[in-house]
Amino acid sequence: MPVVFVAASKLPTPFAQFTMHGFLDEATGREHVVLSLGEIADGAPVLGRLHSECLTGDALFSQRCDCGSQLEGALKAIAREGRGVLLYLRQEGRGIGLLNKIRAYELQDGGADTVEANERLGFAADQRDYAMCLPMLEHLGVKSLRLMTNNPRKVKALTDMGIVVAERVPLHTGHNPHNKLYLATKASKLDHMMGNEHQGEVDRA
Ligand SMILES: Nc1nc2c(ncn2[C@@H]2O[C@H](COP(=O)(O)OP(=O)(O)OP(=O)(O)O)[C@@H](O)[C@H]2O)c(=O)[nH]1
Ligand SMILES: [Zn+2]
Repeated sequence: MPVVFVAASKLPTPFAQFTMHGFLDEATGREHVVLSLGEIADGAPVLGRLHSECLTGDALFSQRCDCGSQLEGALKAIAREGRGVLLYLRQEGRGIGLLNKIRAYELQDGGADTVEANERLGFAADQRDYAMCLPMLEHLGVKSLRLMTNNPRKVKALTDMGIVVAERVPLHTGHNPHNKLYLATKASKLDHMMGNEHQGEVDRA
């Protein structure tokens, strides 16, 4: 089933006035949003981010993860360039949903790491699927991205669907004492690149 464009509006933020594009994924019923800035359909690589929903980090100031800070850092970077896209993907909890993420946090409070907690609940470590990105990027006329991420799975998913990832821009921000183990587990078990790559790195928010 298709992902359909529904409507677009202005979205003023402290960083820039973005255009907000709303999409409905008819297969899952999920409502996804893209924030865009500037001329993005001219064929030149676009600074971009696939941001997976994290209600706790993005809206409730949680320090268990680095999501809120990455969201802010990415929007600020796009605002600085005056051009870019952020796909806000409704795949909370790496695809297991908010309530299961809280169950996973409960297990983590008892000593499990982020991957073990998912597995104990009967889920894969990362259940995300990025297929919805292709119709959204096609709608926007974006064929090539400079992708802000530390996650090689996102680069592979885009490349496999025919989107060019012209550059990976590391996004290291939001480190705090509460998410030390979480970030270490992402590096050791989920292949995230948390090294000392500094070229083109997005400034800490
Ligand atoms: N299941 C589960 N999901 C989590 C946990 N902490 C954060 N998340 C979710 O993980 C997603 C963010 O993924 P991350 O692995 O932190 O980062 P990423 O988006 O893959 O990679 P970057 O592009 O580098 O940020 C969001 O959907 C969060 O809700 C956790 O402990 N358990
Ligand atoms: Zn988070």
